[in-house]
Amino acid sequence: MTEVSLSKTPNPQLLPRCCRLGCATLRISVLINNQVVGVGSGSTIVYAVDRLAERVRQEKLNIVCVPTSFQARQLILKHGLSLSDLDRHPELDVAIDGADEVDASLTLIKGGGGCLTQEKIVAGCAKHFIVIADYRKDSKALGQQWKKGVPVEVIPIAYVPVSRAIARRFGGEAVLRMAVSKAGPVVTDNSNFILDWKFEHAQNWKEVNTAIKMIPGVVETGLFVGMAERVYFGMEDGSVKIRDPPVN
Ligand SMILES: O=C(CO)[C@H](O)[C@H](O)COP(=O)(O)O
Repeated sequence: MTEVSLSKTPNPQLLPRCCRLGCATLRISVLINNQVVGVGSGSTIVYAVDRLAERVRQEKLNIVCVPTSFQARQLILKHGLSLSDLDRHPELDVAIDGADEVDASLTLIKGGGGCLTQEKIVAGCAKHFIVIADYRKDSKALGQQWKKGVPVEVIPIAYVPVSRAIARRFGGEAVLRMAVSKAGPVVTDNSNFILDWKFEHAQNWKEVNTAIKMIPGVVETGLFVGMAERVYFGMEDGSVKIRDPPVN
């Protein structure tokens, strides 16, 4: 398996900035060469790509990167990494991404940054899906830490019926995500809308994910069930905690 490891940051001066950004100690070391790497989205992944680019430069590694969003694409280009796509590289060796919340079984909520659909596609094409997150994302059960709900990407004309169907069938409320520096809703990289489903209680996330996806107009959900192979949590004290899926 591709080996991915995180260690304490060797530079204490980096710590306050990392803390502010919610990535207290994250420092990724990806021991890979001649591999196709899926690059996730969000603020945490920036640290991983910084490190990856450093390794590529120093060790002259041959890495091809597949982005999960416009942001990831820009990140890859900014670091001078080799950019590809799923047309040319439909099979990835590893995908690395952040998460909004991780429960005890490694079920994830993703999509706080609105990139859930491409993130799930890229992760699904990877032999290994690795998540990096800070300690605040670590949770026993979904909803304990992340209070903004499960993102659901929808075709714009369907957002009202989908919202009603989710609330009727699973409880809670599915709210259209509004943009901050633009009038109107957030529009995803795929030109869709996002509903944030504020659920009321823990559910069978595998079943719920499948059921929501069956509602006409739903593109994808931010529930990543049975996908993550390992999660690295950067802890407040600078250590790194690793979680693997429970053995059934
Ligand atoms: O799913 C995502 C974007 O759609 C991100 O991976 C998730 O929101 C975590 O972001 P951050 O690292 O900024 O906390």
